Amino acid sequence: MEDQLNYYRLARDEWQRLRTGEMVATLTADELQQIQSLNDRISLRDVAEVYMPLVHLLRVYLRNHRALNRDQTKFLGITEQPNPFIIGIAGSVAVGKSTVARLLQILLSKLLPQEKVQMITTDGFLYPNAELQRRGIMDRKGFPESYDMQRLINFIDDVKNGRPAYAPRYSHQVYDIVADEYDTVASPDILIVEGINVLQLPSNQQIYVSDYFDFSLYIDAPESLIQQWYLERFGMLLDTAFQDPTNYYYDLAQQDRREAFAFAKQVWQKVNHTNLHKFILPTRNRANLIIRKGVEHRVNELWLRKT
Ligand SMILES: Nc1ncnc2c1ncn2[C@@H]1O[C@H](COP(=O)(O)OP(=O)(O)O)[C@@H](O)[C@H]1O
Ligand SMILES: CC(C)(COP(=O)(O)O)[C@@H](O)C(=O)NCCC(=O)O
Repeated sequence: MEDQLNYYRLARDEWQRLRTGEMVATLTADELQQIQSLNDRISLRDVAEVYMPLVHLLRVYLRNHRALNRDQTKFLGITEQPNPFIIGIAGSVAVGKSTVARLLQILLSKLLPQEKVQMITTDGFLYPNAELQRRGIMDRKGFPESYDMQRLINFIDDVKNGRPAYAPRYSHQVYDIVADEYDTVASPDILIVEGINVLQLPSNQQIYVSDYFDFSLYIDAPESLIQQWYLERFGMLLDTAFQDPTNYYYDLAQQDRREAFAFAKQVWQKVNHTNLHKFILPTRNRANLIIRKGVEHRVNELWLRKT
């Protein structure tokens, strides 16, 4: 293990030794099936060797969070209130944030069956396309100004304070907010908040989304690979759009495939590449844990921030 800046830097084989045999054995065939149906390309080896030790670490933070909450309320002489444990997951567009978020939701629910684990993505807090157009920032989707950050902060504040909260829904297929559809978050014990912007410091708010986090992750990878994953996902979106005129990608799906991919590469370069370097990567060192992936999403290295 190397000491680096404010982090312990662990190679994958050092990290995987931290798992306990008992945890690996507890995943049943059904649960493995649930993970494979989430994404059949997820390596089960990574699940056992990387993500299970991560759940173990999250349990340590959760225990400490609860002990501190108990002691603080005792100090204040007030009744202990539910205080959900909030996990943030940041990283580039298409680096695999939502896949890790959903995987952690399955693993945490399995290993801590008494806990209610919910998950949201901040995509739902993007302004609808009509509003992005009105503001002249349609080509800046995903940049800080394209999100209703105040609404996101209010949402998380509601969750933290035990009020039911409603997250608007974004559809990658429609490429827009879906009107009048919400995900309800009500009294979770653990909430996972995933999005490119969750570690950003907004310029005009007094508090940040990350002020509410009890643990944060940044998923990292070389940009050439992230771009490749973005293009693979684009290919899958094209495949599902082919026969659906309501799909944003329908027209592109009718075109010559090479032209469609040339378009997606341009979007990557103009929008997502710029966003990554200007606004997302600079937030990496705010995370408690940085997970570095390589080819085929294999996790190679983990950086754990010192306490
Ligand atoms: N661990 C993984 N193993 C295999 N494929 C993955 C993994 N993580 C993500 N992917 C794939 O990479 C693409 C981007 O992942 P996604 O979770 O949608 O990223 P994000 O939420 O960061 O935009 C998707 O096509 C997804 O299926
Ligand atoms: C909606 C998003 C900002 C969110 O990113 P995600 O992390 O969900 O992939 C992104 O997928 C996006 O649409 N970016 C704008 C440019 C583009 O069409 O890729």
